[in-house]
Amino acid sequence: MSTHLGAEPGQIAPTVLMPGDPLRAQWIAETFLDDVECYSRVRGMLGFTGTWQGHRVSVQGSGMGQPSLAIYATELFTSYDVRTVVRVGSCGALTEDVGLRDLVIATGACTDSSMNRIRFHGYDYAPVADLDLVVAARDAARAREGLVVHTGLVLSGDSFYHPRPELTAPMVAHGVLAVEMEASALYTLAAAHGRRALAVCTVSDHVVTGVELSSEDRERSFAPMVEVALAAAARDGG
Ligand SMILES: O=P(O)(O)O[C@H]1O[C@H](CO)[C@@H](O)[C@H]1O
Ligand SMILES: O=c1cc[nH]c(=O)[nH]1
Repeated sequence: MSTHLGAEPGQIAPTVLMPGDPLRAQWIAETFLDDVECYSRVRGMLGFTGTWQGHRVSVQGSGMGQPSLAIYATELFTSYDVRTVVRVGSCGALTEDVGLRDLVIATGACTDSSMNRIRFHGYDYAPVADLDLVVAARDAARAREGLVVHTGLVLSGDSFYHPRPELTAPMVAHGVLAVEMEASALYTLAAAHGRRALAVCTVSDHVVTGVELSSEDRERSFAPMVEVALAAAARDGG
């Protein structure tokens, strides 16, 4: 067991899908995996291992925000030798080209967080996804009829309720598609530990128009995203 995960060595697969919501993790495990075992309930941050089309896969909740994700990702990499993490999240669209339920494959993640400034002594590091995972996810998404997919930058913000939302305007002007809260830390930690990571997010709300999905939809309705993530992770050797 690690400090925040109740798994024994070997109980977590080398490939992990990581939603922020632990109940989305449970829904993913129960809906998409066979032979499912729950390996951790510590703090209610559920983790499961099962198989998908013969590939052993785990699903681990990260909680919300980079500090929480960093705890779980670090323990997955250092205590359980996890090789690949694919975040399966929700995000808010920042541009009118991006619609509700579209898929955003995050090639890189900007941030307003101080986590990387501290790690890199004030230098601006560029947290990016694993290229093979990006290509595999984009191919899997394009093969799905009716799924609109965008590939580009996200903003991993520290504030869901931002006190100064106008500050995201320069990000949008430089091509950032959507806002979420974890990808930047995930990409940085994967690089630090020599592992592979990707974030795919479903648009759950639109920051410009104000339309949004319910919390139940955010927990249990992102099947296309999960199937794209599983296909990408499996093609990539998971
Ligand atoms: O739906 P998840 O994966 O939690 O992701 C998004 O939703 C949460 C905010 O509602 C943040 O964690 C954000 O990144
Ligand atoms: O961080 C997030 C996630 C979903 N939607 C948002 O607006 N922000």
